Amino acid sequence: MPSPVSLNLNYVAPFVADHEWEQLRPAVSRAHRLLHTGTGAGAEFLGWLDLPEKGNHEELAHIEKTAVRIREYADVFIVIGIGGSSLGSKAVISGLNHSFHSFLHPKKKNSPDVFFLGEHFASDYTAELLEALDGKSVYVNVISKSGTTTEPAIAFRIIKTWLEKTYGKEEAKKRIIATTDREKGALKTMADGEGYETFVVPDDVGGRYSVLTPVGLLPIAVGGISIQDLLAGARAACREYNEEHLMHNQAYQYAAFRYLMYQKGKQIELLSTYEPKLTNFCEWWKQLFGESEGKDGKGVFPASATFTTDLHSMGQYIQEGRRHLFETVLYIGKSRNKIEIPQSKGDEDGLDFLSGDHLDAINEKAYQGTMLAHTDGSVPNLILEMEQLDAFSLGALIYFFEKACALSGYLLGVNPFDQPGVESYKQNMYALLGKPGHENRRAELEERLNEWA
Ligand SMILES: O=P(O)(O)OC[C@H]1O[C@](O)(CO)[C@@H](O)[C@@H]1O
Repeated sequence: MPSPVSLNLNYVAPFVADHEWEQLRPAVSRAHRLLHTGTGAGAEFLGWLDLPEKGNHEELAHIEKTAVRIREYADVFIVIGIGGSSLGSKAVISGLNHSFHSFLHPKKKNSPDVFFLGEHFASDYTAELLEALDGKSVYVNVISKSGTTTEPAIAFRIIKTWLEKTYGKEEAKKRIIATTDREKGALKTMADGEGYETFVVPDDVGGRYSVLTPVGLLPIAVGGISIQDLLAGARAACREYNEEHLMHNQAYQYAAFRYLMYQKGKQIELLSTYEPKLTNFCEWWKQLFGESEGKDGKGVFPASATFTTDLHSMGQYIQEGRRHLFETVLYIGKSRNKIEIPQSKGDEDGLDFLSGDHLDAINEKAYQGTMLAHTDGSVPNLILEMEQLDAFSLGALIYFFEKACALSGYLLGVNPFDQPGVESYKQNMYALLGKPGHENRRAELEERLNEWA
């Protein structure tokens, strides 16, 4: 099956000359070979590359079996994780599930509500979630590749305490599933000690590339989404975006386009969508590209917008602000539902010219009008089209971006698989919190804070 993702370069022609594509071809081939021979920077994290092809059947069966059990007994499933340990499943679940799942009548739900925790230190969010759990049957998946990330670790301590108080220690253990490293980290030690059911984050897959491992697949399956379809889409993409030649590989064309834009001073990429269900997908994409490329003083800054909503807040800037933007539009051909604009007697609102039209058709005109306007305003628009939003298409889109991102990182000359810069805030935070071993830094930071107070 071909990939359902299609790259439309028609509208970027005014911004990139044919010879620019051609001149980039050898660099793309070089980057492709670094990736496929495992000789580039960070090659120890290439496990995602053929993951959809390899397919670990035993593991998938385990995920599906666990998901069936949780779906049968849980009202609420809490995913505890941050970054790559939560963004992927959140993107897919909110992309494919009912937008108002929590408010559906219980008889209409075929899966628990999935809530996320451990993505920040916000007290009110945490307290309100705990309040919402009252009287519900709750299961928890705590996910951390390192097993030591502070946000999810604290969230887990809070939820574990709640579970033990609510169900007793033994029953709580049966409601906790840990997804972490095969052998190391505090979470692994705790899971072994308590006897939690566990899933493994492969050593050779970094957090932001892990959505198609148990990290993403268990929450997605609990959310009632076919992980087989998701993986089938990723497999189709894996086969399709395997060509070395730039002109035969749309994932590479996307990466090359970003590179050319960056060279021309377009330092910000706006991933826009006309489908609010994809807002969280954009968040996943931001981590993928931001953490992969933003280093060594380089990198396109990944931003996102949901249209037409954000045209009424950011539209002015996009149209006429500083010209350092290019845009990648995620465009979905048709929605699952058709909504017709009703007739209205008297036409007081002047909208009768739209009576009988469908919202999808109006959304399409909004997209076309915006794309032309932004292009006129020197914001090049590259379009990624998908016929429909389903698990197969989303699986393909995930892989499309993963492949493009890795290649893009090599084109830029960075290691697309590490994230050393994230440590800076963590070290400061540990020091300020008084974590043992950070005493000297604490004194120094507190002095600076006092100077600035
Ligand atoms: O799964 P972990 O190890 O808790 O990490 C969560 C996230 O934190 C980071 O390591 C950054 O600190 C990301 O790369 C990662 O996705």
